[in-house]
Amino acid sequence: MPSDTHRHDHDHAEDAQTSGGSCCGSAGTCGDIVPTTPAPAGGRSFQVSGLDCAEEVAILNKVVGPKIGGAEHLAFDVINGRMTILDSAKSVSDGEIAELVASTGMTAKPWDAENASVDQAAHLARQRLFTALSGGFWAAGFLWHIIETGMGGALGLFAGHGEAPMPLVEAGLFAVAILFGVWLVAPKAWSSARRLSPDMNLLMVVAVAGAIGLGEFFEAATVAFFFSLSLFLESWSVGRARNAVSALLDLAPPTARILYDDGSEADVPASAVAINARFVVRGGDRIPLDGEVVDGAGAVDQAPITGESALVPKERGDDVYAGTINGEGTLTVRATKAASDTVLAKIIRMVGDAHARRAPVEQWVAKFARIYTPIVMALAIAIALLPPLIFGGAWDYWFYNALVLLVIACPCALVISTPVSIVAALTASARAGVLIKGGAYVEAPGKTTALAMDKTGTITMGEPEVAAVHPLGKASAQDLMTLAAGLEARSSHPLARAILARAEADGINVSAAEDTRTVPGRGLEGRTDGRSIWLGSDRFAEEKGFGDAIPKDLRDRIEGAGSTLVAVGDDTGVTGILELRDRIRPDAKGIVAQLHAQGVKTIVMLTGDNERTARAVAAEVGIDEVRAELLPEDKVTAIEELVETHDMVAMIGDGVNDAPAMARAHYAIAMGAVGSDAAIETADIALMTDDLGKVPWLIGHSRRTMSIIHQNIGISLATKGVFVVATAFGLASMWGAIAADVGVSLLVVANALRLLNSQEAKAPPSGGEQVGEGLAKGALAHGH
Ligand SMILES: Nc1ncnc2c1ncn2[C@@H]1O[C@H](COP(=O)(O)OP(=O)(O)OP(=O)(O)O)[C@@H](O)[C@H]1O
Ligand SMILES: [Zn+2]
Repeated sequence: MPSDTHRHDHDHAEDAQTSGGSCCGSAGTCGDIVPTTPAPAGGRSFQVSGLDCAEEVAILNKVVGPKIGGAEHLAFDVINGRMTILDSAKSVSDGEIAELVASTGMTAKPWDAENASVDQAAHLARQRLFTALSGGFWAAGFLWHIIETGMGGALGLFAGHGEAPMPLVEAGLFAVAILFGVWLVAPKAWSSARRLSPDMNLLMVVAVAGAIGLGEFFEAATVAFFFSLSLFLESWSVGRARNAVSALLDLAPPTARILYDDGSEADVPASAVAINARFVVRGGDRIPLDGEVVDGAGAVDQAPITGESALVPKERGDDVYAGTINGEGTLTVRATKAASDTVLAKIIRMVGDAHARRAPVEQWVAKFARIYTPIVMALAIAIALLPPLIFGGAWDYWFYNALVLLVIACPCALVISTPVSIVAALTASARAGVLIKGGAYVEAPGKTTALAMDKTGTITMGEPEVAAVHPLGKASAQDLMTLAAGLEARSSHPLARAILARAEADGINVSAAEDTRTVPGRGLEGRTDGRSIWLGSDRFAEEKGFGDAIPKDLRDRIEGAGSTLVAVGDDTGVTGILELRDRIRPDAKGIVAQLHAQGVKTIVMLTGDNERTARAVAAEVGIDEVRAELLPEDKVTAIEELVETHDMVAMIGDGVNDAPAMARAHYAIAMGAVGSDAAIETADIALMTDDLGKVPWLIGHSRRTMSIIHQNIGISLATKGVFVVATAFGLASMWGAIAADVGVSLLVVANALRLLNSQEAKAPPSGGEQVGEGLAKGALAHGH
C-alpha cells in the first residue's frame, strides 16, 4: 500500500498501533486488530459531527469545495460521518477546514476511527434523550387534554385547528415538548438560515414556529417530537448498518498464542505478532492471523471469509486465514502477514471504503432531494398567498396548509433509505464471500447483458493433466517427455506444470533447456545439445512450417474432445504430440444456464487456446460465443468490442493474467481471491473462492438490492405525493404529514435492513463437506 502518500492516515495508523499495544498489554481487552479504517485511496479524512444526510453533503460541498479547488476533490462517507479531502485538492490546513465546517453548524476534526465511534454513540444517546423527553411531554400534554375534555375532545385535537384556546397547563406541556424536540435541530436550522440555503432542519423549525404563531400548540409539539424521532431513527439505522460492517471486525481474535523457539507459549496481541513468528491454534479456535501451516493437520471452516460452510482440509504447507475457525486438530502456523494486511483486514477495509464510491441511484436520490425541497417550498409560498389573494380564502387557513407542505418537503425517508440499503447489501455480500468494492458495483451486476470469461481456471478447473503422449517417427515417449519437460522447466504456465508433473511421475530426469524464450500465445523455444527445439500450439507448429507433420486424425480427435494439443519438435520436424486435458467445472453448465435464465444474453469465452478445443468446451457448457487463439492484447480488444455493443459487460477472470482485459469491462469479477492479493486488488468484485455459482447469486443480490431501493423511493414519493394533493385541497394536517414521514422512514429503513437478514441474501449451498450446525452458526452469528 502506498501509505506514504496518505500522510495523515499513515501517521495515525502508527500511533494507534503503539497505543493499542499498551492498552492491550495492561487491560488485555483490545478488540481491534485493524487500527483504523483508512481513507478511500489517498487524502485526509475528517470526522464531521452532524454529517448524516445528503443534505449536509451538499452544504459541505458548497462551503468547503471552493477553498480546495472544487467539490470534486471531496469524498463523503455519510454512514461514518467522514469527509475526505483527496490528494488532488489545493492544500489547506486542518485548522482552516475545521473553521469552514464550523461555519455550517457542524464540527470537523481529524479522523480517528475509535473516537468516531465513541462520538457517534454519544450523539445517538443525546438524540435519544431529547427525543424521549419531547415525546414524554407531548404524551403528558395529550393526556391532560383527555382529562380536561374527555375522549371526544382528544379526537378533536386530531381533527385539526381553529378550536378554542388551550388551557395553560396543556399549552405549557406542549411547549416543553417543542423545546426538547427542536433543541438539537435549532443550531443547524440557524446556520442554514444564515447561509440562505434552506434545509429540512430550517423547514421544520419554520413549521413549528408557524404553528405556534397560529396557536396550534398540539400541532407544533407533534411536528417537533416526530421530527426529532425521525432524526433519531435515521442515526439509529445508519448506526445499525455501520455495526454490521464492524461486526466483521470481531471475526479475528485479538490475541495469538505464540510458540517460542524454546518451546514456551504466550498470548500476544495479534497486532504485535511479527511475520514468520509461529503460533498455535487449538481445536475450535479462531485463527488470529494469515499464515502457513507448519505442523499438525486438520480442517478449517472458512465460512467467515468465503461464505461457504464447508470444512477445508489443512496440512503442512497450506495457507490459513485470519477469522476462519479451526476444526478439531491443533495447528502450528507461521504468520505470513501482519494483522493489518490479512485477507480479513482487506475485506473489512474495502467494505468500509466501498460506500465512498457511490452508486448511481444514490447520486440520483441526492440530486433529486436538492431540487425537491426548493420546489415544495415554492409551492408552500404559493399556497399561503394565492388562495387568499385570488379567491379570498382565509389567511390563517391557507397559512396552515403552507406549513403542512413545509413538513412534507422534508426528504429524509427518501434520502436515508438508499445509503442504508447499499451498506446492508455490501455487508451481506461480504458475509457470503463476495467482496463488492464500491456502491457503484452493487447496481451493475443486476444489469449485466454480456459476460466474458476466461477458459482456463474459470470454466475449467485450471489444473490440466497430460492425458496422452504420442511420439512420432523414431522418437520414443521418453525422448518426447524429456524434450518437453526440459523446455517447460522454467515456465509457470498451467500446461508447463502439467507436463512437469507427468515427467516427474514417469521418473524422467529433467535438465532445463538453454536460452528458453516464451512466444506469447504460441509456446516456447530454446536449445539443447546445440540443436534448437520448440513446443506449443498447432498454430505454432504451422508457423514453424511443420503443420503437415501433425497427423490429421490425431489432431481432430484431441481438439474435438476439448483437449489441448501441444506439439514438440526441433528444426527438422515434429518429435511428438502431447494431449492435455483440463476438467470442466462440474457446475459450469448449470451456471451458464442459470445466467441465461437471468437474462444475461451473451456469454463469451475468451481464450488463448486453439479454436476447435475452445468450441468443444463451449458447446459442452452452453456458451454462446467463442473467441479463441487470443493474445493478451487481443483479449483487451475483444472486451472493447463487447463494451461497444452491449450495455453492461462483465469480465470474469483470475485477476492476474487477465488484469488488462478486466480493466476495460464495465465491471470485473475475480475468482479465488482468498489466495491471491492481486485478484482482490484488481477486480471490482472479488469472489473469495473459485465458485462460479457466486456469479448468478451476485446478479440476484444486485437485483434484490435495487428492487428494495426502488420500492423505498416509490413508497416515499407516493406518500409525499398523496399529502401534496391532499394539502392542495386543504385536507391534510401537520400532525398527519409528520406522522406519515416518520412512518415511512421506519418502513423504508426496515425494508433496507432486510438485506442484512434475509435468507436469500445468504450464499447458495455449495459442494464440499457440510459443517455441523453449531460451528456454522457460530461463524455467522458471532459479533451480532
Ligand atoms: N508453456 C507452454 N507450454 C505449452 N504450450 C503453451 C505454453 N504457453 C503457451 N502455450 C500454447 O499457447 C496457447 C495459448 O497460451 P496462453 O497462455 O495465451 O492461453 P491459456 O492461458 O492457455 O488459455 P486461456 O486464455 O484460456 O487462459 C496455449 O493453449 C498453448 O497451446
Ligand atoms: Zn423527514
